[in-house]
Amino acid sequence: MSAPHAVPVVVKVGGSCLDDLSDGWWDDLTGQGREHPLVLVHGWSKPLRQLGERHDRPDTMLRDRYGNQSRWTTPEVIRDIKTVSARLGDDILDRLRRGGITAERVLGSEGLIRAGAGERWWWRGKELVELENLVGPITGADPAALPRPRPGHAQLVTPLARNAAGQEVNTDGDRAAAAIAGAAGARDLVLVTNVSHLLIDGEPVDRISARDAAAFRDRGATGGMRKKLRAAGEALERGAERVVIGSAPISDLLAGRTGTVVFQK
Ligand SMILES: Nc1ncnc2c1ncn2[C@@H]1O[C@H](COP(=O)(O)OP(=O)(O)O)[C@@H](O)[C@H]1O
Ligand SMILES: CC(=O)N[C@@H](CCC(=O)OP(=O)(O)O)C(=O)O
Repeated sequence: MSAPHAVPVVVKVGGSCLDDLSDGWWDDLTGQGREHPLVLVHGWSKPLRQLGERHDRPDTMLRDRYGNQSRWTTPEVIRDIKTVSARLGDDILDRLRRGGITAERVLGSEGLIRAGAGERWWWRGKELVELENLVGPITGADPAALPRPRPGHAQLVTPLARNAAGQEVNTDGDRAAAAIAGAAGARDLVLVTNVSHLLIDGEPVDRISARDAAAFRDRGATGGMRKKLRAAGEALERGAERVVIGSAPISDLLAGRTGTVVFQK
């Protein structure tokens, strides 16, 4: 059992909102980072779209047979993801260091995140097509790739993975964060996004059990929120005590002042 001060808080920051987080939001994060080890997982959806028209077309996103949304990922897309992530990474590391915490970047595909064999058949709009897609379901995360967690230090993870054939593949950022939270023994996983709450029938939800969240997911959650609810369930199954989804500073989300808490039940 790790000493409490060595238990990391895992925060995934969505590509939807990364550019819009205020200086105050970052100050709050670094305040948390001075008290707890921090693992920050970043997405890239919006910055990648902004890189060029080729990433901003309807067919850039596919769906698998379970209804999970997934980027159509070729070697060129992996290259662009790395370009965008390097830029985001420099900016985030700079913010963390200015906030008084040391930080390093970890590429998930370099020993941290393992992926299984990818699907071959994908829904592209209303068409079912067979595609080579460099995406893999996450099969595990190796905490040895995140050594020596300590307050005052943060690790920034780019959620690419490596499959059994040794290929570098894309994975879902929320589910990668869930796997990392499980592997790191985190109690809290925070999914920061561009909506303040999970909405059910248009109403914000403050608290929901994993069981009810899964039932809602299967009856109607779409797009990004569907993946977040799946990730929340996976994090709780792997030992996290709660997953908070929202758009506020981390301290407010952890204190339950806003956001949606998903808890094990
Ligand atoms: N029931 C729901 N409640 C809240 N948001 C939802 C719901 N269903 C779908 N969404 C969508 O999920 C989005 C967040 O997921 P996503 O776009 O993947 O964000 P991120 O890049 O932060 O991971 C919201 O902007 C919203 O449009
Ligand atoms: C397989 C797959 O689709 N991976 C995602 C990973 C990034 C991510 O999760 O970004 P957001 O936080 O912006 O959603 C993608 O390439 O968009």
